[in-house]
Amino acid sequence: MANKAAGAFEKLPILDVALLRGSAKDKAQFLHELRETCLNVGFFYVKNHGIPEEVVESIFGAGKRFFELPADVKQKSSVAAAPHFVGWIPAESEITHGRADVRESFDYQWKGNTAPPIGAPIWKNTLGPTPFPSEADCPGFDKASTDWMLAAADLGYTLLHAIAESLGLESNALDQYVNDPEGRRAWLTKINRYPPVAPDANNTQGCGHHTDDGFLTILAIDDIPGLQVQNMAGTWIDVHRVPGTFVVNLGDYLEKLTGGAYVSTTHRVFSNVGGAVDRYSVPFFLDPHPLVIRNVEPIPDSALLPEIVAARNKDYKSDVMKGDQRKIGRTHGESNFINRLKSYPLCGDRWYPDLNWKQLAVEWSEGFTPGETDVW
Ligand SMILES: O=C(O)CCC(=O)C(=O)O
Ligand SMILES: [Fe+2]
Repeated sequence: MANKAAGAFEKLPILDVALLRGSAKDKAQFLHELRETCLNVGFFYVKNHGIPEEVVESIFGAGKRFFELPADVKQKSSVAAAPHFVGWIPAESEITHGRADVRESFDYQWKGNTAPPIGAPIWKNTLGPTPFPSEADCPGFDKASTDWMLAAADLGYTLLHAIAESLGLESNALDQYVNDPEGRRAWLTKINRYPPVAPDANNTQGCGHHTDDGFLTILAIDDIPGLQVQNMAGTWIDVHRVPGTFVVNLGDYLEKLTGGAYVSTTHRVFSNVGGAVDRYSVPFFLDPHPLVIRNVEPIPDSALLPEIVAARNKDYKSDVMKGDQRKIGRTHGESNFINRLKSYPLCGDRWYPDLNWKQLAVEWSEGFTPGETDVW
């Protein structure tokens, strides 16, 4: 059982990635801190992460320049332009819990991702080419987006390897869940702009409460408040930018593989009510490849450190429904397709007008019956 007091955290720990590159003693210290953090918090800052400040500034700058373009130019990169649920997502067209998120985003994948061959199962379309803006329309976007994606993926693998070791596994033990056997990459970056909303606005949901449905997320934020994390006692904690760091959080597959020992922490973004300035954030998601089994079996006790085994199946408070959602789809590819169809209606209506996500959820899941109120 994890330490209850530690689970009721009030601020996020800062982990120093430089320790991983240091002596054996330094590395052991890092792994110890990482283990405690993943058991009790699931959300942390990393410093000395090795990603140059210019790379971070450039992706924020590229995102801002893109969002400032006229709507008809952004429209060329619309999420409706390709069947892969990526590209420009206009404000209030992404849905969480049946409600529009008051944010505008540009979602993109690894540039090497190709479209699945004709006749391939439909869920393979969750990976594919992104409709990027042209160099003429948005100078520098191509370089900034590539540099950020590659740097964030590199850090993502460094942390994934450290997480494996913190569990008592070989450093590459989790790679099998992340490296797509078909050579595509389940890497996703979202550039988000959260406009301020009027104090009397009836929707202040910047991004509804959720857990990230992957392995881990590396999140660059700016100085505008909004991000909140729910601790294990159910209390919402504000997360602020610490210069020179990223925020990192664990996703659902780490929670499942560790039998609940490591926590996929609930979080949300509040709109900047009555503010004057947009909030920007850039998360990078290291996700499972599409063939990974949705209800993946936890790693056997015998392979894990005793303190991980002892912390399994812990009970903690979260506003996220922990039941049926996790049963949807037999594989990550199927569940991801269903989730995208639900959350990105602009793409769904254009490319999959005959598909209904609730129907697919029933067809592709064992023992799942969605109720009228199932709008996660
Ligand atoms: O904007 C943020 O700070 C977090 C966004 C987020 O949690 C997400 O897109 O999954
Ligand atoms: Fe998130």
